[in-house]
Amino acid sequence: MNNTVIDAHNISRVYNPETIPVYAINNVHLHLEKGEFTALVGPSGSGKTTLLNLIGGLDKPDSGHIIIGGTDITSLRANELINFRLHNIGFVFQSFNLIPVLTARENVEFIMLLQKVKRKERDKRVIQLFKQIGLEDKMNNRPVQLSGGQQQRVAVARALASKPQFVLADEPTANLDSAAAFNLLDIMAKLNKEENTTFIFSTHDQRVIERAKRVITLVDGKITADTAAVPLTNHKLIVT
Ligand SMILES: Nc1ncnc2c1ncn2[C@@H]1O[C@H](COP(=O)(O)OP(=O)(O)OP(=O)(O)O)[C@@H](O)[C@H]1O
Repeated sequence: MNNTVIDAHNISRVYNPETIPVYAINNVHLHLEKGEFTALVGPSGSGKTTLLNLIGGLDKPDSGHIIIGGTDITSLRANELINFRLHNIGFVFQSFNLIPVLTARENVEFIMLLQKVKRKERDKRVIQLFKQIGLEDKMNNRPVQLSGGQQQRVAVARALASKPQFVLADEPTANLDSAAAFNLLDIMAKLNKEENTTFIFSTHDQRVIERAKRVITLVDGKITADTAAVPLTNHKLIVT
């Protein structure tokens, strides 16, 4: 069985090619399999967000190909890409990005409405997801009535609602205190272990790196290390 989720070949993204070119991503190869729990690390400006935006289909590379579950997303037209993202990729952002006028439940359900999932199936999935994030009692709260950590857990549920091939998280714990960060990581790790959900997250956060199974290091737009995660006691071995 082919377990490849992401296969990116020779991808580059150059900003300002006409003036002062910035090689944000410089000829990168990346292969990710189903069930990975992978951290993308590197100094500020090393290209982490750019790489996540490329593999999430939010931006296009200037060269190279990105194959997701057998589809070359670099060859899709804009409207095809929107549809592809909707069905295949879940996103979690640093600043949660929940829709403020919707309840937590509606935020999670919204993506299934776009996918035209039938009501019975939506109800079942929403309840299952809120159980998994431990917030069944807060489903009808609006984002403003939730803590940052609770909002980020709802964002994880929303990312999973569409049953994506993988979830991309850009600095998911950056705005969380330690307790909320650990709680979020526990939930993500549990989803990874029990449901084989594939996660790739960019981070500067040692607490997150510590929980990853694989750590990919970017420096100046290039992958300089790609290793199994190192436990905290040896964390000086990780290049960040
Ligand atoms: N829209 C843009 N126009 C021009 N340059 C950009 C643009 N977006 C990013 N860059 C440059 O591309 C490089 C990579 O940026 P990117 O945001 O991907 O890094 P990062 O590793 O995510 O950084 P951080 O950890 O600070 O979030 C940087 O040099 C940045 O200044």
